[in-house]
Amino acid sequence: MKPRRTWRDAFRNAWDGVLASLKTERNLRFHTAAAIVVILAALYFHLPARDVAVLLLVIALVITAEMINTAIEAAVDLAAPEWHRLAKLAKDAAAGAVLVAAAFAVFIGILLFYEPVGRAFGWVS
Ligand SMILES: Nc1ncnc2c1ncn2[C@@H]1O[C@H](COP(=O)(O)OP(=O)(O)OP(=O)(O)O)[C@@H](O)[C@H]1O
Repeated sequence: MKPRRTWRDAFRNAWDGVLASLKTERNLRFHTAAAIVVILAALYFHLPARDVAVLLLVIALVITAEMINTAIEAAVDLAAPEWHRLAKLAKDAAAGAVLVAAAFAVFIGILLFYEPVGRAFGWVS
């Protein structure tokens, strides 16, 4: 019989997943670094709390999409190590989800930073 898993075991496995994804996925490291820069910039330009909340939400969306992409890549490599049309579809769609989330994140970032950055540099009065 499988030993009973505690909340602590489940949390440790999930945390191991975060660390393993960060270790193996360069794109995830890039997105995490970009997220830290964006949060620091939001604090520096004194963005209102609601805008910071929106930024945190889109950051969570991109990082979550990136980690699901990692999980799908691993599962596909395990199930279909040879070339397969469906393996290609699964990996391309997972990568596409990251692309869509990242593109919207950039767009939202421009909308939220345009005014405070413009005021700081004098092109918005
Ligand atoms: N088993 C497969 N069958 C068909 N096509 C595949 C297969 N494995 C990979 N591909 C194709 O190669 C592309 C890159 O796959 P790979 O596993 O190398 O991802 P990756 O370079 O690690 O991606 P990412 O940059 O998102 O981490 C996939 O998007 C897919 O088009």
